[in-house]
Amino acid sequence: MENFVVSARKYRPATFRSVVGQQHVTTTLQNAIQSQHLAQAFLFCGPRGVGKTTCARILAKTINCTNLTPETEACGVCASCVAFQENASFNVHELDAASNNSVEDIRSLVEQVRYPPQAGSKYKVYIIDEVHMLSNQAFNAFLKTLEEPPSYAIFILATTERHKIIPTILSRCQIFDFSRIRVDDMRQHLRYVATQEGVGAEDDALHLLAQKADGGLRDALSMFDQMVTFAGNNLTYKDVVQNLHVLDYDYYFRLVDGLLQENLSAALLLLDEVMQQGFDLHNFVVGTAEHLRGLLVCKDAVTVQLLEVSDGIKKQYVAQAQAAPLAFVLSALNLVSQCDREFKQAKNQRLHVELTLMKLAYLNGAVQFVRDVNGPEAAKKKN
Ligand SMILES: Nc1ncnc2c1ncn2[C@@H]1O[C@H](COP(=O)(O)OP(=O)(O)OP(=O)(O)O)[C@@H](O)[C@H]1O
Ligand SMILES: [Zn+2]
Repeated sequence: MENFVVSARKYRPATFRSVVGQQHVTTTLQNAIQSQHLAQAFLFCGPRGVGKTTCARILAKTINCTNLTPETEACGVCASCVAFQENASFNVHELDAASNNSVEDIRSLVEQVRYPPQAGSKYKVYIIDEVHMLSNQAFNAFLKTLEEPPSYAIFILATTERHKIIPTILSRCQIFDFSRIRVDDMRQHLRYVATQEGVGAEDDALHLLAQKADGGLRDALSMFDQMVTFAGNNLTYKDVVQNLHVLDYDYYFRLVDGLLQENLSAALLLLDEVMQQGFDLHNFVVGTAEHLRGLLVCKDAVTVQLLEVSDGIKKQYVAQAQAAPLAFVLSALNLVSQCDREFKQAKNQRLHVELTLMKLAYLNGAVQFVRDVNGPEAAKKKN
């Protein structure tokens, strides 16, 4: 049997073009290579698993490639590219500062910098991951090198915590901010991986995975692997709901339907059903807030694009948003946010949520009522 390679590693992009959702970074880097205006130090900032290390490696490979393609990509076949792909290049050094953060670690790297690249190569590239983890001493040892690097040395620093990088480093680097990956881009990438792996998957299943990954593509791919182990080569939306332990949208739609009809008992029974399934109560509160936010953005033809769900579910949102008065959605969001804030302190958390549902169930009527009392007539009287 073949060794199983996790998808996040197997599908690490090898070219700028195949990096998902970071065009602002890849295009700028390619232009710099093309016009030979390469900075000597880069700082890649951004959340976990969005392609910082990946882009650092592609940059390292591309600037040493002896046969660049017209699209400014590494050729993948020259001696330098081959050495790089086999992890045998002497011109690229990687240091993970999360596990190697001592002065000695950085000293041995700095030592290296004095020796020019091997014949035939232009650059020596130093990639330092999680650079904010370097000890103070290590940072200082490194700073000297960064101030006066030999012309062949390129430094690529990566961090998830830009605020921890001292100004002296920041000012010496060209800074790139990596974005969270959009749900839709992620879904498309998951579809690509699924096809490559011979896995059939419902669109909604991939959509939900992408949503749960919260902007990180590595997480999305890990979850995908986990799902396939669990469900086999045919991934349904139900599988994902069950395995990730998320609550189906349907519950939230039913909840709001009930609340709009002032059907308190329906709302309370639904809460009971959710709890019977062993679903976390606080997640339910957060999920309700997200659902209401979904309705809010669907109130407007422009903001509706902020809703990152599949087309089928979007239709459901738009329909429910039309049925729910804006004042109801806003007040409900306030109440649910308050419920969320006070959740940890509540002695009886179920009661706390039930109480919120009661307030919500009478909100629609109350909103009308409040509007009557404080309407234009009431305002006139005050004056
Ligand atoms: N933008 C992206 N396009 C395509 N694949 C990606 C992207 N971002 C992450 N991945 C996938 O996730 C894996 C990990 O990505 P990478 O190591 O580049 O992330 P990172 O931003 O450096 O994360 P960390 O800060 O945790 O080191 C890659 O091997 C790749 O499979
Ligand atoms: Zn090459």
